[in-house]
Amino acid sequence: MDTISRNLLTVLTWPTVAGAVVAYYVTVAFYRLFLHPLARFPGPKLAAISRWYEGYYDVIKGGKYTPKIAELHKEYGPIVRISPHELHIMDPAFFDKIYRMDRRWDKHAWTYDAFGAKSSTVFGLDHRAHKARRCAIAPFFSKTKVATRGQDLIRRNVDKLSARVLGLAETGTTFNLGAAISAFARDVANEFILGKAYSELGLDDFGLGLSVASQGAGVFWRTTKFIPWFGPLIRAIPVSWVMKTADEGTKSFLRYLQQSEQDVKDTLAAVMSPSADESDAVRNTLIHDIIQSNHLPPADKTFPRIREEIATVTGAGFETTANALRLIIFHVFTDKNVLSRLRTEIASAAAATAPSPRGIGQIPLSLTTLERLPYLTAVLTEGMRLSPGIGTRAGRVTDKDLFYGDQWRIPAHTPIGMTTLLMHTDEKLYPDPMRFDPGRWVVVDDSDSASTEEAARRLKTPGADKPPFYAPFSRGTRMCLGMHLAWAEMYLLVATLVQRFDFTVEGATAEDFEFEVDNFGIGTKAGCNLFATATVDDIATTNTYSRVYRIRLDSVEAPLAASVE
Ligand code: HEM
Repeated sequence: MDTISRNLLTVLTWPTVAGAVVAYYVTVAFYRLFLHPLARFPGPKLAAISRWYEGYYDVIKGGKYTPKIAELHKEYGPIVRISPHELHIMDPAFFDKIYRMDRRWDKHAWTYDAFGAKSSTVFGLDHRAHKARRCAIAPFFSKTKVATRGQDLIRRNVDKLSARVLGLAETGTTFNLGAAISAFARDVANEFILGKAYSELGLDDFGLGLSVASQGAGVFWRTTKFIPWFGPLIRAIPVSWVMKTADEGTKSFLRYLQQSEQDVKDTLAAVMSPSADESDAVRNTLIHDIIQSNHLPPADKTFPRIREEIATVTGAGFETTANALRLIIFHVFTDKNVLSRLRTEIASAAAATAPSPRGIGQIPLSLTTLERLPYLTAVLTEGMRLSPGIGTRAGRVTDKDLFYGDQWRIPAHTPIGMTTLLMHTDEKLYPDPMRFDPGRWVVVDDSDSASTEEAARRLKTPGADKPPFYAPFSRGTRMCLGMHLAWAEMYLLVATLVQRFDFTVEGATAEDFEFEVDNFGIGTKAGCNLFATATVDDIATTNTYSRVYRIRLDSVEAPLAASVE
């Protein structure tokens, strides 16, 4: 051992090492509190010093930072420093300043990298790479594609679910309608994107294990945010090991992942084959569009990238849609007033569409017809207000300074975000915010049916006519690509269940379907469950159109003006 090493060892005693560590953290804390570019922004000192402030609510308390952020805004005002590096805003007037089409908007690595899918459209950070990826797949999700191929496919799955419910109604069995809804959302997304029917609606338990496992992924995401090696470590465990010890749910989840991976491989091989089979089965897949796209570099057309893309795009359509549907169906079938208004409206549309000796409940209504029904539109709109897909803040980073009012200059490259769920449940914007009240969106009007249809169309068409503080699919460059598909699923399923069945919900309350935990998506107490007993309803005699409902755009805009002042 030379002299330098010997001297080093005498200096490196435990007390000096501990002292150096303490000095380092004290310096970091001092810098973050007093010298950091965000030092003057309001917020708790502990949050300014360490990410573990958030970690306490997310990891220890289990996904509770979103409600904590709401409390922080009550204490510190509309702009809060929620971590050493990040700001959160709670002001509806600012939503369109962050979630917009112009200028550069990267996603915030802290929120999205933990998914370990950096090359996907959904979770990729880089603005430019995302733009190319989105351009490649956006036409696949267009309104026209959904209205044609999508509608037939959704209708088939609605009929499958209906047939299952009918069988259970005949035996008076209480069953998990919530799991059936998850299976429906998965079957539709998989078939639409991969062209393959996984038919989970045909399984005895509607693939409940898979639903539970996919909701459980929230805990991996939260933990990986704070312990970055956690997710990669779990993913590195060989599937064969996990299969030996896992519960049935996890096993079926893994089997699904393996099957889906194989299907991606097979489809990719079919698309790439020199004797390219241009049959519908191949052309109607997202993989076909990715390979054919002129927007993408070759690196984006490899199997690992495409596998990641398909897994995340299909996954984006599972529990988002299912959560909203469970909440809506719970409220529709536990509130007689909502149910009877819906029945009246749907029965009337059915009678006008196809007068038939069959019961009105048997007449399938087209998507176009359903989209014109204002009360149904209001019910779905209200459902997505309370279940807007994402339970966390959607963090963004831009390359230029932003300004919040006159007082706050937000330096370029500062991660900044808003939480749609908090905006949707802000009592200044939506009085009595947790009440499911489709009446927020409609007024009763006995005279004016033409303007009623026009108003329904405007309410659900993305664009300037939407109330600015309503954004279940987000806005701007990263707005949901599956929104037309999601709307179509909701219209067709809710209308059919209302036309055909009555459900008695067992042992659940409205709260069970509201936000409980931030899983990135919305984690609820009910999870995938909604137990119910079904009876067949014959609404053939109720085809009187007693009232016309008009969308209430005027009145929903009023509170915003008040809040912005
Ligand atoms: C009620 C149902 C749904 C809701 C509320 C919803 C909501 C959202 C939201 C809020 C985002 C933005 C996420 C972010 O900023 O990080 C998003 C993105 C996305 N959603 Fe949906 N979603 C729904 C259904 C679907 C469906 C059915 C699909 C497709 C099968 C889908 C595919 C996507 C994709 C691909 C993105 C990423 C878009 C991009 O980054 O360019 N979503 N969704």
